This record gives sequence, C-alpha cells and structure tokens, in this order.
Amino acid sequence: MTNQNVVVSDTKSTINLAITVHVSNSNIFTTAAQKPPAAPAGYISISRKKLLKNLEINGGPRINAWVESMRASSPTHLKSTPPSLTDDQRSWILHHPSALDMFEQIIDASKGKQIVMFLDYDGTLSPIVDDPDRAFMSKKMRATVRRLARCFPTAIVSGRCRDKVYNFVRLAELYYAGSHGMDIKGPAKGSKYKKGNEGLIFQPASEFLPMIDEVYKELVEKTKSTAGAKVENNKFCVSVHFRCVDEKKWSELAQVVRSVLKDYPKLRLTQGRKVLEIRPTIKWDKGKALEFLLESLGFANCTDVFPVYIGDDRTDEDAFKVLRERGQGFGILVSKFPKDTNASYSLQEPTQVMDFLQRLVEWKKISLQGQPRM
Ligand SMILES: O=P(O)(O)OC[C@H]1O[C@H](O[C@H]2O[C@H](CO)[C@@H](O)[C@H](O)[C@H]2O)[C@H](O)[C@@H](O)[C@@H]1O
Repeated sequence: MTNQNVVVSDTKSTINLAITVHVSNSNIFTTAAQKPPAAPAGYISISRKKLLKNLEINGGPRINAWVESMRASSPTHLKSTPPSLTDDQRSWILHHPSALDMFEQIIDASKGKQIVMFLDYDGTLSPIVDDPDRAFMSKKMRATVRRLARCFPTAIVSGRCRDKVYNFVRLAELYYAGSHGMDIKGPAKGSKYKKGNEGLIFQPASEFLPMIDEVYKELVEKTKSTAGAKVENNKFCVSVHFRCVDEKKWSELAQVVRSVLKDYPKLRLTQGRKVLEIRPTIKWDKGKALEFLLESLGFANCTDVFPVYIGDDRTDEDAFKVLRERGQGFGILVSKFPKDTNASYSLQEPTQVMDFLQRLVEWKKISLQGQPRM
C-alpha cells in the first residue's frame, strides 16, 4: 500500500481538493477475472475495506480518515475532465461497458429466465439534488417504472425510509425495501407474479426503533449549529447529510457524529453520497434484501431467474456483490466516473437508466408478440 496525493472533486464542488489518501492494490473483486483495471489517471482507487476499517467506531478511529472518506463519498473526478479518454478510463469502460451498448448481449444472457428488477432510488431514478426532500422523479420516469413493473417483478431498494420513498415513487404495484432493506413490503396491489405477497412485511431491525429515534433526536440537537447539515430520520437508520456543509466544517461534523455514536455500540456507520448513514449492526443490507425478495417471489433456488440491480451508491455494492457471488443476473452502476465496483455494467445518469428500462419494456412487448395466444 502506498500514500498518494490525489486531486479529487465532487460534481458540485467549485474547487478541486488536494488530499492524501491511502491507495491499495487490493480490491473487493473476488476473482482475477473480475479484477477491475487500475484507477485511471486522476481518479483515486481507495480500498473501501481499509477506509471503513479506519472509520470503525470502537477501533481507534482517525478523524482524518473520516474526512478523507467523506470527500471520497461522491463521484471523484478531475474538475476539468480530459477531452479524450485516457487508456485507463477506456479500460474501466471495457470492464464496465454501458448497459445500453450491451443491450442485445444482456437480453441474450437472460433468455429463458425470469428477469427481476431491483432499482435504487436516489441517483438512479431521481437526479441527485441538494435538498433530500425535493428529490423528485420525473413523470416520464414514473410511467416507465410503471410499465416495467407490468413486464417484470420490480422492487425499489432504498436507504430512505419506506414511506418516504413510496411517496416519491407512488406506484402501489411494486415491492419496496426501505431503510437499506430493513423495511420490506410487498405490493399493495395484487402482484401478478406471486399471489399472497400483498401483506408481506419484513422488518429485521424493529428492536432498534427506540434507539434510532433517540440517536436521531440527539444528532438533530448536536448538529444544529453546523450550517447546512441535515439529519434525516429513515426509521431504521439515520442519515446525516453534509452536501450543503462548508467543507471546512466536515471534520467537525464527523467528530460530532462520532461522539454521539460512542454511546451506541450497536449502531454502525456507513457512507453514501455526501451522507453519513447510521444503522444497526445487524447483518442486513441491500444484498440481503435482494435475496429475501427473490425468495419471497419464489425464486430462492431457481436457476432460471435473472435479477438486475441498478444503483449508484456504495450501499448498492452489497447487492452487486450478491449477484456476482450467485452468478445470476448482474449489477449496473450508475456513474459518470470510474469507481471500484462489483457491478458488471454502467449507465451514466438517471436519464440513461430510463432509456435502459424503456428498452427492456419494448423488448418484452416484442417478445410477447411472437408467442402464441393462449
Ligand atoms: O439508497 P438510495 O435510494 O440511493 O438512498 C440513499 C440516500 O439518498 C438520499 O440522499 C442522497 O440523495 C439526496 C437527494 O438527491 C442528496 O441530497 C444526498 O446528498 C444524497 O446522499 C436520502 O436523502 C438518504 O436518506 C438516503 O440514505
């Protein structure tokens, strides 16, 4: 492992940041065949394991590691993107090609199998915005997801609490997994794929509710002097947003969160896009939620299922990893920039996600036309 000075910036930052990060050659890929290329010039490849280890609440953390990780928690890229792709960028795209460009191959791989769709919300179905309460999805996106759900079993898997994400999506025919999968509910409307899932509710972290509520209130109180900080109660987890916090205050904010969490050893910290996520230590994440939903849909031990998970965040990596390990279906990372990922394909932004979903719907319609009427 080596230390390197790298220049990173967030899409919304106006200045580039010079920071020192620990760069590791190890990565989260499980086989040599899945190994991603080295990080392209100008991009940092941070060993997530290493960073998270440094962030352990009980393990002698370094506050600088927190801030480094906070800086790395959103797409990292050079402010001025080079006009032409570097070899390494090209190599990343070769390893994670556009799901739109690879559409035919994807369809070929799914032949004879039941496609099941898993969609993250923020940054996947809706663009990232400063105010989490205004992360609306477009009408066109909603209509596309509605059509998609008529063709394939479809679930929304989000870090937000289930009610909140439902209020954004407003489609009763979908499965919803809120609070990073810790709050799962079957479709309110009858599912055409699996009867009997209408009343399905699964909440593996319900005993944590009072604790989460307490931590939420404490965090609201202790962060109120930090301009721009926003604490969001996501029922089984809490989000502390720092997107609108002056970067000079990030370290202070991280200290505050850490000091609160010291009294709660049963809670852990993860990161999303400019957000610190506080959640129960139980072994449950978006990957487990994906497996639970597949099982609920009756695909537990099926070889003829083809799950597709689309997400933009570090927390989505748990689901990408599950798919890789099962050797079924694949993950699609929504990102404009090369990132360390277990996803197989990429899409650049929510509008491309919509195009991909529309193509799936069109393909399904055409393939049904070819089938004899019953
Ligand atoms: O799993 P997701 O559906 O992607 O939810 C992850 C977090 O998304 C939201 O925060 C992110 O989107 C906000 C709106 O665009 C943005 O302001 C914020 O910086 C992002 O981190 C949501 O507010 C969080 O509660 C979710 O955990």
